[in-house]
Amino acid sequence: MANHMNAAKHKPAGKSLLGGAMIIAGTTVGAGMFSLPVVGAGMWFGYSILMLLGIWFCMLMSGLLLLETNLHFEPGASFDTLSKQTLGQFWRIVNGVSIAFVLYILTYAYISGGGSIVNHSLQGMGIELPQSVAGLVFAIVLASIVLISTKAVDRITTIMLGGMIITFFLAIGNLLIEIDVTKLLEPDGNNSFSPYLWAALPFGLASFGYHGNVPSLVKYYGKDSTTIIKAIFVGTFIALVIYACWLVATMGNIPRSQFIDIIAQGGNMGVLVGALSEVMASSWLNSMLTLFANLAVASSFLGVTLGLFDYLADLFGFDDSRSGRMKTALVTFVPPTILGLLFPDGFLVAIGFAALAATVWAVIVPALMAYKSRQLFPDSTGFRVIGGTPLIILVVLFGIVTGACHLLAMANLLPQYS
Ligand SMILES: N[C@@H](Cc1ccccc1)C(=O)O
Repeated sequence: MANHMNAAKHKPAGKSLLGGAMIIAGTTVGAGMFSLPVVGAGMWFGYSILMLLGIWFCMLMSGLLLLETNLHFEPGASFDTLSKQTLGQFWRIVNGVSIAFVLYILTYAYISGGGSIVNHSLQGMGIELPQSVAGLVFAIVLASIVLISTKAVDRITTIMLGGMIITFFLAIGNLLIEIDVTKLLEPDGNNSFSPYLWAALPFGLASFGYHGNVPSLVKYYGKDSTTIIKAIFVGTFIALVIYACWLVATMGNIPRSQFIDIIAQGGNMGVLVGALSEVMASSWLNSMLTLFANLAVASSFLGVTLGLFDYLADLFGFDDSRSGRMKTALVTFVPPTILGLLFPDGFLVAIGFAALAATVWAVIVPALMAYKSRQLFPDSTGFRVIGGTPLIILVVLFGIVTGACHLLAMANLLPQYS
């Protein structure tokens, strides 16, 4: 949702902390959230919460390390400038490729998840469509908004964010009241829990990704480090609380053994929301939950594709005229939409791959850049993340271990709950 801030170049007076925190929370909370209960079913609630806490800390630190580097440069300096100036051409390219990859694969994940949830919603109204067609409808409607203008995206995402907050608390509030503590704390199913943690790590990492917005926050607030630190802290903390509530609501209502069935059906958003719908008492609250899921994935789609749209326009040199925007829209939306038509159920796989690429640009590169910038600007009195080099090493290790877990899980070398 970096679009909220495109215009501001200098430090404007009176920019509220809340605005920045909402931008971070809005980007962070997205489709990744819907993968958490499914990939966390094996280790269940206790370990899932522990994992979220650990990942939240590491992702907060990597965002702050990125901020530390960013503050050595003029507001408006992008990821590209930062990586080139601190780490050189090689890392600049690795970084650029991994960002583009994450944006593309997330767009596909959102089309897959969006198709699944739109389909679930339509079924509720008695309309049957193949899921790939539902994904196509979802992509076309939202892509047209991006095609119209940045301003249209900005307005619509703001409305969606409001809608998400209201529907989340209505639907989840009710699910939270109805939870069954035995389901949560004494789950059924097999007796093995902790081994399933490893395969879930990449999904946790993807769920806490927001790092593309750090340079935008610097552009928005100027070099006001205190406010930016607070915005990142508060924004990611809101996501942590939302995820914790979401895990209580799902795992407190759906028995662990039933997740085997959800996973067997592909673990896509519509299947999970469908399972939750079955336990909800009122059909009105059920609609709220479905509406929330639609809004969550649609707003992430808009935020991510706008970033991809601007990135590709810049890369290919397409201008802002009608035909220029049309060309940009084609390269932005056609490849992921075709993928969505061919593989409508690749949601979980796509989130996993997004995580793999995100370990590079959202975790490892920010840590390396901070390490390098401390050497380049040894006398700087500006903001420095606590923990010195050991913290940097911790963040890099977190990135490497999570990336390795994704690869091992793909090769079927990690225990996965099924
Ligand atoms: N956190 C986002 C995904 C994301 C990853 C990396 C960067 C930006 C966004 C989600 O859950 O959908």
